[in-house]
Amino acid sequence: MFLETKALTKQFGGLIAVNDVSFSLEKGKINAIIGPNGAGKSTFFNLVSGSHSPTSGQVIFKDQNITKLPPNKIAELGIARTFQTTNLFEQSTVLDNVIVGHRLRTNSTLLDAVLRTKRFKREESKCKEKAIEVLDFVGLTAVSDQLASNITQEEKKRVAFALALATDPEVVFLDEPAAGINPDETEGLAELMKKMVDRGITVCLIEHKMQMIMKLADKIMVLNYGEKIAEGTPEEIMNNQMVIEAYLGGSASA
Ligand SMILES: Nc1ncnc2c1ncn2[C@@H]1O[C@H](COP(=O)(O)OP(=O)(O)OP(=O)(O)O)[C@@H](O)[C@H]1O
Repeated sequence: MFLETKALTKQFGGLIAVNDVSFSLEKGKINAIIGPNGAGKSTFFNLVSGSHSPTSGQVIFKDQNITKLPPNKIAELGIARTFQTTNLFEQSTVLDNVIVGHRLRTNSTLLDAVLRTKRFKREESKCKEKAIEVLDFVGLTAVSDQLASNITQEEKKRVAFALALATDPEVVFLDEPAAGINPDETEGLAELMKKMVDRGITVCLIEHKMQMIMKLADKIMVLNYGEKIAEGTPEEIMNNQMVIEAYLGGSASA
């Protein structure tokens, strides 16, 4: 099994945000998590990426129990994530923002940096190479020397992808990657996700844009009040009565 959760549960006081969710990602595919507001989607991401530790249950990645690992260890194993909003260093260039992303993979210490040791210089140039490579991959070479404050919203979304890719992940969790951008730009990001999958990266995204998900995803999990109410192909999900009721409150059509 590639990445799976077993009976994952997160309680905040009296509220069960994620309730007994067992789910496995399809390796090398686009997986999606959908559900009404407050259904527990972001919390589920936070549990898998180590930002929150679960109340109970497990996260297993390639037969290793990663449930109690801190976020940096989880990232080192090859699990990357983006957030609903990406805070960039606005007064740094796009390239410098992404170089910082790759530092996670290097071994230099602060002393190496202060003394500018050979190891530091070697790793610094590796970080730069990686940043250039991922910016090319996400289509941002032309703006790599611009200040982050000067790029468009859609370009910022692509920087978020680049930051995740700079850590050489096997799987990326994307939290609402297409929020706040127009349909053409959304289409462009969908293409980018397909390109990631073509490179062998497994994708898992949270998204409210239903048309995009139904076209893009190979497998969908639906959460409602923290519980998994359905999983399957887009077609199975679209025809699932519980899903229709969760979204429409039982009425006939959207
Ligand atoms: N740190 C926290 N402390 C207390 N309650 C929280 C915390 N994080 C999330 N919750 C609650 O857990 C529930 C699930 O929230 P979550 O953000 O995971 O939902 P979501 O499906 O991602 O929602 P949205 O689509 O609106 O982003 C909500 O009721 C939310 O208020």
